[in-house]
Amino acid sequence: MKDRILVLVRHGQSEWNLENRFTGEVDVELTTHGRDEARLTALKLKTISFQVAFTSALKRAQETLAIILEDIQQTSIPVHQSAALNERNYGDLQGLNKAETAEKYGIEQVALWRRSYDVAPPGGESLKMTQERVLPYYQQEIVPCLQQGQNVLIVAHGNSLRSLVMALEHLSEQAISQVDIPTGAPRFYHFDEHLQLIKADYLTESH
Ligand SMILES: O=C(O)[C@@H](CO)OP(=O)(O)O
Repeated sequence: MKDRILVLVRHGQSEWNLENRFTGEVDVELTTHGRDEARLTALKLKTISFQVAFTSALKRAQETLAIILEDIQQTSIPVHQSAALNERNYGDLQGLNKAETAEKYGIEQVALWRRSYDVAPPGGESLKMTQERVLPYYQQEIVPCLQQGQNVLIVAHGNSLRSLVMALEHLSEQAISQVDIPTGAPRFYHFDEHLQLIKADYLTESH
């Protein structure tokens, strides 16, 4: 049996990333720069043949995926969309400016809301709560594809992907609090036929 590849991609810059606002479940558009980031990502993926792709119910991730599939000429593969892969619900913070929120509540409190494992922002989801919907979806819908030997592309969000990276790489609560998923830099996992992880890395164009 052949090895199989899982690639995780964070959507390109959105309108609210640009404005430095908490976004969460708000369905904002990509910026022009975000679309360029998707094209840059596609350049890094063009040598991989995917059999299936997964994305969230939010258009910034869906459009990023559509641009990538178009550019790598793989638009005919099945695409599954699910709210299970949505960005964490940022609750009462959604729409607020991140810098102003840090001034109001303090940098440490805002850092806990943004990067801790189990501190939920007011009215929203912690990373742990996000993981409790992402991991069952991953196990039920994505792992079977990998088991069948398929190469899988997931385009989702900073925090829904952090929750998955934590599980895939067996990171501690402390370690995941230091992890930020960059845009335009796909995370690449190479599994053997028993789904043992052989290698995890960020892809470069020369890959
Ligand atoms: O606003 C958001 O939804 C996310 C991702 O942009 O922000 P953060 O960097 O706090 O995870």
